[in-house]
Amino acid sequence: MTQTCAIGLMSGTSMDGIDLAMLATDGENSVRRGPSFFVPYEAGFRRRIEAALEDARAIVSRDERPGDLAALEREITERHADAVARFLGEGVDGSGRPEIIGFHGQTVLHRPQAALTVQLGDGPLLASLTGRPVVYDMRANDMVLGGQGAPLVPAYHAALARSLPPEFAWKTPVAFVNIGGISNVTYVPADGDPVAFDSGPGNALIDQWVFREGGVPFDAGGAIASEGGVVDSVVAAYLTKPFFSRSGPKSLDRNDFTLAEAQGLELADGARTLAAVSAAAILEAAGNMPEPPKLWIVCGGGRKNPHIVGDLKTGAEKVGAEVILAEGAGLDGDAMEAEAWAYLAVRSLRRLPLTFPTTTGCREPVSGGLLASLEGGKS
Ligand SMILES: Nc1ncnc2c1ncn2[C@@H]1O[C@H](COP(=O)(O)OP(=O)(O)OP(=O)(O)O)[C@@H](O)[C@H]1O
Ligand SMILES: CC(=O)N[C@H]1[C@@H]2OC[C@@H](O2)[C@@H](O)[C@@H]1O[C@H](C)C(=O)O
Repeated sequence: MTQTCAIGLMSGTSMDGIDLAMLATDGENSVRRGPSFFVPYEAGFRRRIEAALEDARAIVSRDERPGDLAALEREITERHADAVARFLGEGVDGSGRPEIIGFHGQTVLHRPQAALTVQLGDGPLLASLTGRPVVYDMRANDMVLGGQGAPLVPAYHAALARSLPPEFAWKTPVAFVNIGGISNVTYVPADGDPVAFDSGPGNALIDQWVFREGGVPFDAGGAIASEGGVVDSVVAAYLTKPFFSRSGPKSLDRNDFTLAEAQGLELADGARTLAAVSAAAILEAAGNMPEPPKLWIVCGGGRKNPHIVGDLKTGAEKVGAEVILAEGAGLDGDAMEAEAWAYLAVRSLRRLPLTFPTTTGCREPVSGGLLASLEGGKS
């Protein structure tokens, strides 16, 4: 089948910036990964998005843009267009000419129980600013068919798992874990659809904690946590929340978990304890998979926190599983979500399913996404 070259754009729940990646794919198991790029948001813009999450709480119908949301949606879209222009202008090798852009936008509200998910991102505007067709709003159709609207990255994880180097063949089943603001896991069986769900808080609580208590945006290299210790009672308080006793499919809004349980801790103990929560939540997820995975492949910014990864390794070793970073499997743990949005855009063009009953709970495998073409139409 012919390959389509696509750019994927992701602005995730950490609200730290725009990830961009290029790949060529047939939308099935053939994936040729290309270069990637990151454009950080400055602190003031991150705070503006955070404030917008409050404005978004008033939304009852997904086209509403109360408060700052309309202006912010335009600015986010313009920043994505600038990111594409910079990426294409800054020495991208000439191996691919992107024919399509997959645009996630910025989630400001996610209420799966109300079939409501809102991503700020104006697809037609991005198409006109970049001069390229754009697939956007890829979560909505899943919800129309009863799905959670997240996670969407599992279709891409499955394609990657099935093209791992031969030395990983005996390590099936494989699970991917993306430690972003929120973590999500994908279990990839030898055959059949992936099994996936959001697994709990990733970095968002750690970011909020170190910003509130220490004035820094994230715990770089886990340095703050290195000065502290795990407070087991606080870890237990998080893990007894009802979210963990529910089986998948399930998905989270960034604000579903808060710092309430960590209240009163010292800065370093809080950072260390929240890293332990993040790892424990991922290990809990194995209990909701058809079988415990033999190999965990870790992606997302949380893999740069050695406490999260260390706790994960310790817990996995106890059940005979191995934990590696995405790079250990020849993958790129920073670019993976942006790559996924490029991959999903091609699947959307080919009307292939983006989600499955086993990943979001949709009634049947379902495609999705709107296409903003250059003629200004959308379909
Ligand atoms: N050097 C580092 N040390 C520790 N943590 C880091 C480092 N770099 C990034 N992070 C963490 O990773 C986060 C960003 O991760 P990532 O880009 O995967 O999230 P995201 O894509 O926004 O989230 P999501 O997957 O939930 O949409 C940062 O907010 C920070 O907490
Ligand atoms: C609604 C929404 O934006 N959810 C994000 C969020 O960030 C991580 C986790 O929660 C995941 O479900 C999802 O993103 C990933 C990329 C996904 O859809 O696969």
